[in-house]
Amino acid sequence: MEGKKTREEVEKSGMIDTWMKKHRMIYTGATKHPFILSIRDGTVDLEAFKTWLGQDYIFVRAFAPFVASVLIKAWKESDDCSDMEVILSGMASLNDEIAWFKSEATMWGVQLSEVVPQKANQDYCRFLESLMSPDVEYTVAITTFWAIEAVYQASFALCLEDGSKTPAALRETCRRWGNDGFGQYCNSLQKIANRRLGKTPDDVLTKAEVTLLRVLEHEVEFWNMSHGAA
Ligand SMILES: Cc1ncc(CNC=O)c(N)n1
Repeated sequence: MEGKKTREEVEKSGMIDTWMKKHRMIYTGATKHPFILSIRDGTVDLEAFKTWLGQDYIFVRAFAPFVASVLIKAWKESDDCSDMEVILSGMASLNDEIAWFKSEATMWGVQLSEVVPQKANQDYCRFLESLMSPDVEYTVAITTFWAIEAVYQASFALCLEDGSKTPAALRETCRRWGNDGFGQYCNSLQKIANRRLGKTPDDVLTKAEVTLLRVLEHEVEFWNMSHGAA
């Protein structure tokens, strides 16, 4: 018999693990999307990859101010000053990442200034913007931040596993989010989220869970832009 876990039991194992088990299907939909599986098995359509590259550059430009808003919340609301340092390290890598997108785009002949954001991208960026409001609790924001990073980490790590047939030209892209350092950074974010979720009131806990599910849905729609339902 598997009864409902008490609040105390959940706090010991971590709320994120509990939610990942509960929402396994949608998490798998976001991390093992057909687009990612096509990179992994080497059948990826390079036009689809270029579409993803241009759209993700626009996303990352909106993601940076979102991370800045999480940093502000950590500074104001966090009970642990090391949170800020983890978030700041994430912001620093975004600086690198934007430069990488530019050089990668040049390599693939993608004109970034001419990329028009598609609907799924606009919707995702608007969602991020809504979370930048000071009314959104730090706990909700840090959980969202973790989820966004964790989806990319899990997705691209899959393309680097033994037996994957990821084309050589795409391996560097996969390493950007699939490398161990990025994995450790995601673990640090997950620890912060778990710590906060473990001592948050039930109404904020519900908000964080709903927002996490929205992230997973947006990620699926984002992959869909390049592959399939576009
Ligand atoms: C759509 C999407 N989700 C998550 C990430 C990963 N975070 C920063 O790079 C990303 N680049 N794009």
